[in-house]
Amino acid sequence: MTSFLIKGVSVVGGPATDLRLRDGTVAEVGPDLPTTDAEVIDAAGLVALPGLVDMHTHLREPGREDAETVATGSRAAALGGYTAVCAMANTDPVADTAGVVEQVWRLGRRAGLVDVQPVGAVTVGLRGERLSELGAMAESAAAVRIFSDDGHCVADPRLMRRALEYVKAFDGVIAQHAEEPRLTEGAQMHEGEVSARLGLTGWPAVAEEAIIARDALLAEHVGARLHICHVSTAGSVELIRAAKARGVRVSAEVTPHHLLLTDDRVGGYDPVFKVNPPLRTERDVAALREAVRDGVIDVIATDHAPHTVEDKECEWAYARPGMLGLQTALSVALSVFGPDWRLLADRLSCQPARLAGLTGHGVDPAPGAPANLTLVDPAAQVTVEPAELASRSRNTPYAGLQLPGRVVATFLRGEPTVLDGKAVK
Ligand SMILES: NC(=O)N[C@@H](CC(=O)O)C(=O)O
Repeated sequence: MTSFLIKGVSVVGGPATDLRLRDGTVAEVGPDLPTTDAEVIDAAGLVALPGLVDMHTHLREPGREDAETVATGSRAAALGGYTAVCAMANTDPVADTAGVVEQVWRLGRRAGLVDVQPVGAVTVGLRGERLSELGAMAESAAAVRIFSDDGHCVADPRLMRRALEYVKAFDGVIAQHAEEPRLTEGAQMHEGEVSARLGLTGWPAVAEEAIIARDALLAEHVGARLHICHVSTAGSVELIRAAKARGVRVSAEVTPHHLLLTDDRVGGYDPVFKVNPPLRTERDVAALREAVRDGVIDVIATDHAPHTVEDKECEWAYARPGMLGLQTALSVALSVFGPDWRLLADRLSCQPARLAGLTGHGVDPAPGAPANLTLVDPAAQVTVEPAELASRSRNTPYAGLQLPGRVVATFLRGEPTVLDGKAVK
């Protein structure tokens, strides 16, 4: 195992120092460490962050390897500064058995670029009719702790209650895709002025908020852990704020695109802007940003949702919802929040690692800590070129946009997965 000496790096925005990585851990931190036999990385001007952790990634394998595989998604993640990702269950077959979650977990180990932590489906086939084998997935080699029907809402309140009760026994989490399906039938975009003008069926904010309100009450009643996926409205923020103030065990994530983009993008009918939940208004974006700053929203999660050209570049109504996110999340967050490295490390790494129970991730580089970290050049400006992304799909909403920050290197247990901005395998 090679040892690395990272010279002159700012650890989470602190003063320049050296980091020595050896045997999978951060062996030493301090100025002017001797070179000895280490490989030296000149990191002057770079910032070291704990390796990013994505609570919400669609890797599409098994079933839609034409859109993404565990290997291609892992490479995109490492290039984006990630050392761990939670792989959503809406694969084909659905990750609703111990067998499928173990398969995804093994594929992640084989790719070896990030830790792939499978999310298990709450209900069989994501059909919302009966609970899947939650206990068997928790007991499996994949040790599943987060369960979600993401892409679908667990709409039946009795099933949701049962799921919360079941996972409470092993401190599991139900991650809800909050969308009351009866209120979003045929929906194409956010319900508001823009949808009225374009004549597209709207996805009202209340469809998200009604489920969050209900599930916060259920989680409170049961005393179980609830996580809200991709929060997108100002009203949702207030419901989560109120639930947290009452002591409900609720956490929440927001995507980079909901922190940056608004529903007026739909005006050109480019399906790259079609996503679930839909892009909302300036007012929602402002509330979401504020909620990230004040901690009501714990996590920035990508909802990386790769789709093939056939599934995405078609008429708006037929295009699949979803956007790529892994390789642009840190830059979007940096453009929104500025170089507040403590905030970025917390929302992109420490909190998601804690909520997902990924020990070894989300820890600042310090002596004895596992060497899961990323080095960022905050001065770099990068123009997003879809063809240059590592994902097998191309559906980034940021094509041609110049964004701040570039991931220079990523280390997983002391081994580089990215060096000089390039994946090592
Ligand atoms: N977020 C998205 O727009 N798409 C997700 C699932 C979903 O939430 O619809 C996908 O898997 O493509």
